[in-house]
Amino acid sequence: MTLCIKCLNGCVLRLYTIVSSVPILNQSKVESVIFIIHDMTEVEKMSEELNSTKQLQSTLQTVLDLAYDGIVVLDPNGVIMLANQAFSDLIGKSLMELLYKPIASVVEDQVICRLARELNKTEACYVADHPAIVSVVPMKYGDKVQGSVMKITVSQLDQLREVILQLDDLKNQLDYYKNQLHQYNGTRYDFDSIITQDENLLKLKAECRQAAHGISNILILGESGTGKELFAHAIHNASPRSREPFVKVNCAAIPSDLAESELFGYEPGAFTGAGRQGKPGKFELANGGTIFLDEIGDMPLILQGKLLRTIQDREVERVGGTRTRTVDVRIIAATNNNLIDLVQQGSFRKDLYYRLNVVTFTIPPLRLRRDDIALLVDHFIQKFNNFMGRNISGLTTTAAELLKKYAWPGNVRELENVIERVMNLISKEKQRLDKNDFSMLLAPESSVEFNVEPNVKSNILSNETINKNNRSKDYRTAMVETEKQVIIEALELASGNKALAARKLGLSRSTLYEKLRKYGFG
Ligand SMILES: Nc1ncnc2c1ncn2[C@@H]1O[C@H](COP(=O)(O)OP(=O)(O)OP(=O)(O)O)[C@@H](O)[C@H]1O
Repeated sequence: MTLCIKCLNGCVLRLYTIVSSVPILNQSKVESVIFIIHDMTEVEKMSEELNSTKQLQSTLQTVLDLAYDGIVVLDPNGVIMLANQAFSDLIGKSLMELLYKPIASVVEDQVICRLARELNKTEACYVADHPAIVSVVPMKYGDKVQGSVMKITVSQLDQLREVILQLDDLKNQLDYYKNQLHQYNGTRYDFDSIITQDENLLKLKAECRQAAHGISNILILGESGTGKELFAHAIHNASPRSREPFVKVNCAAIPSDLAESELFGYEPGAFTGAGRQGKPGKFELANGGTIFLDEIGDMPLILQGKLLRTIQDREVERVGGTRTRTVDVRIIAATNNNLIDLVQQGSFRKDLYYRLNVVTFTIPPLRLRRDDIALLVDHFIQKFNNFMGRNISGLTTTAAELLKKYAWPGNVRELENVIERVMNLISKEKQRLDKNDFSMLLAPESSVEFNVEPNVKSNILSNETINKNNRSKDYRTAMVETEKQVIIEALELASGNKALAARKLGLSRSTLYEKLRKYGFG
C-alpha cells in the first residue's frame, strides 16, 4: 500500500508500505486493532534497481554476443561472471556450464587459464587450434581491481585468413590471365631471338640486357630492318615490367589528326565522332609497362611537346579533358632517322631529343656484320621449312658467297624476305638453295658490283642505273638517283601497290612513304 504522510513542514512523503493489522479481542469482540506498518520504500527501491541491473545485464549480454571476439569477465578469484557466445563457441561449452564457475575448472585450454591469472597482457597464441590474440585488462572500481576482462580475437583472424586466401586466389587468376594476355598481345621476341655471332652486336645485346633492368628511357637507332623492334621486345621481356603491357606505337603510321587522341586518349564528346565512353590512350594502356615509340623521328612536331611533358611529369591528360592521370610507363623509342639532323632542320625538338637520348643503342647494319649472314640464313631457312613444310638443308657455296657479298640495304628484313621468296619459288625436289635461285640479287655488271662500297650500291634491282656514268658522278647524287630508280622499279613490279613495293625492297612501309615524300613521288 502507498501511504502518504504530511510532515510538520508541510511536505508529503509517499511511502511504500506493508500494513498488517492485528485485532485485540475481548470475549470475541474486537476491542481495538493494532496496525503494524512496514516501510518498504527501501526494498521497493532495491527491487527497481535490481530490475534495471537485470535489464543492463541483458543489454550487455546482447552487445557482447554481437562481438566477433570471445569475451569473458572474471572476478578477482577467476570466477566467470560474464561470457559471450563467441567465447562459449570457442571453448565448446554452453554459457550455463561456464557462468559463475572458476575458469580453471571449466576451461581446459592451458593458455587461457594461465592468462586468466594475468592483468594487462596481450599474447599471440593458439586457442583451440586457431591462431589468436588474447588480451587481458583489469576492471577497476576506483583504485581497486575488481576482476578482469579477457578478449580473444580469433574469428576475425580466421575471416581475414579467408579473405587473404580469396585474394591469393584472385591474384593467381590475374597472373594467369596476364600470362595469357602476354602470350597473345605482348611481345614476340626475347634476347634469344636475336641471332648473331658478331662481336659488336653480342656486346650490344649484353649492354641492352643490362639496361633492361634499369628505369631509364631507351633510344634505339639503326637502319630500317636491323632489328630495332626485336631489341625493344627483348628489353621489355628482360625488364622487371615483363609481365606488364608492351604497347607499340608507330609514330609514322598514325594520321596526324588522330595522333594526339591515340597517344593520350580522349574524353566523351571531345570531338565529333568521339565515343560516348571516351577512350584511354596508348600511354594509359601501357601503364606499368613499356611503350615502344617506333619511328619517333616522324612524330608530328605538335605532339612532341605533349610527349615531352608526359615524360617529365609522368602524367597524361586526355583530349577534351581537364583531369591529369598519373602513368608509370617506360619509353623505348626507335628511329632510322638521324635525330640530330632532324633537330637541326627544326622538325624534332631538341629538348625531347635530350630526354630520349639517355641510354642509346645503335644497331649496326647487316653489311657491317657479314658473318651474321650465314647464321641468319640458316635461321630463316629453318623458320620457313617449318612454315612451308619444306626440308631445305642450306645454301650451296656459291649462293652463300653471293649473299655474303650483297649490300643488304634492307638489312635483316630484306634477307628474310629474299629467303622467303626463294623458298616459295624453288621446286619441291630441291635440297639446297643455289646462286641461280637468287637471280633477283644479281646485277648484270656481275660480282664486281658487290665489291663496291655497299652504300654506293643501295639495291640490286637498279641494274640500269648503276653504270659507269654514275660512278663518275658525285657519291651522294649517285646514291640518290640509284635509290629513286630502285623505288620506281619496285613500284612498277608491285603494280603501284606501295605495301608490296616496300616488302620487295625490304623496307618498312613508313620508310618507303618517307622516301616517296622525299623524292616528290608521294
Ligand atoms: N638479329 C636478328 N635475328 C633474327 N631476326 C632478326 C634479327 N634482326 C632482325 N630480325 C628480323 O628482321 C625483321 C625486321 O626486324 P625489326 O622489325 O625489328 O627491324 P626494325 O629495325 O625495327 O625495322 P624498321 O626500322 O623498318 O621498323 C623482323 O622479322 C625480325 O624478326
